[in-house]
Amino acid sequence: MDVSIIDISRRLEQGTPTWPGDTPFSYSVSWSKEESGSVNVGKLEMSIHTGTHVDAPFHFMNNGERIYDLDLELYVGPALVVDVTNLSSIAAKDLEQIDLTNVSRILFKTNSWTDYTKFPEEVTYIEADVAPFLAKHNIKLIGVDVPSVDPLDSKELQAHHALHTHHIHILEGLDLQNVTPGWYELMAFPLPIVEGDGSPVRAVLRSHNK
Ligand SMILES: Nc1ccccc1C(=O)C[C@H](N)C(=O)O
Ligand SMILES: [Zn+2]
Ligand SMILES: [Zn+2]
Repeated sequence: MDVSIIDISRRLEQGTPTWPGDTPFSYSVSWSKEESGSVNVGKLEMSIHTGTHVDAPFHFMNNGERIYDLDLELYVGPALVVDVTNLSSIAAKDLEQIDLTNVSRILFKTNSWTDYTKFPEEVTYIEADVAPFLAKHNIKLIGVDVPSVDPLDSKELQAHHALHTHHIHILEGLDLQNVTPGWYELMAFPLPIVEGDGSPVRAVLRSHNK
């Protein structure tokens, strides 16, 4: 079988960086094999926005859709990984040279968060004019290798809102360090957390010929 999977998910373990002030990641065995007599049973506590995850519109809008309401088609299918390393922000003008024909999922490799042991101080973010530009090309999902599509100190969340207005969904916290830009098949399904403002995902790429 000639399929190779590239894992583009960040590890979830004690000490995994979390948004400042948000719930730390914790996994523990709440019921050990000795106690239960048969099995180890694990317990998980985490912010939904830790590591590799998708945002649901409810994350930034009280009347927005919850994660369970979103179409799973968004999270599986061809995706283009684009190199935007060395930019402090991504604007529409930075994307004009890219052939976006038939792209419905685009993943930005910014390489601006490469020390996975620490929450970053500053990362490459998405300018508000990117959303209308990508929507013109029928893009439905964007993915970034940083904790947010907006600047980390943003309260207005311009990019989140602009993307939502243009029906573009958001995947955050990818690990694209070892990914060569180009075409892949993406798979990154959210968990069926009915009321969720998002969900952690196991995001992977598989080689794909356009
Ligand atoms: N976890 C947080 C706690 C407080 C304030 C923001 C966040 C976020 O996660 C925002 C980020 N733009 C996100 O969508 O993942
Ligand atoms: Zn998020
Ligand atoms: Zn977000």
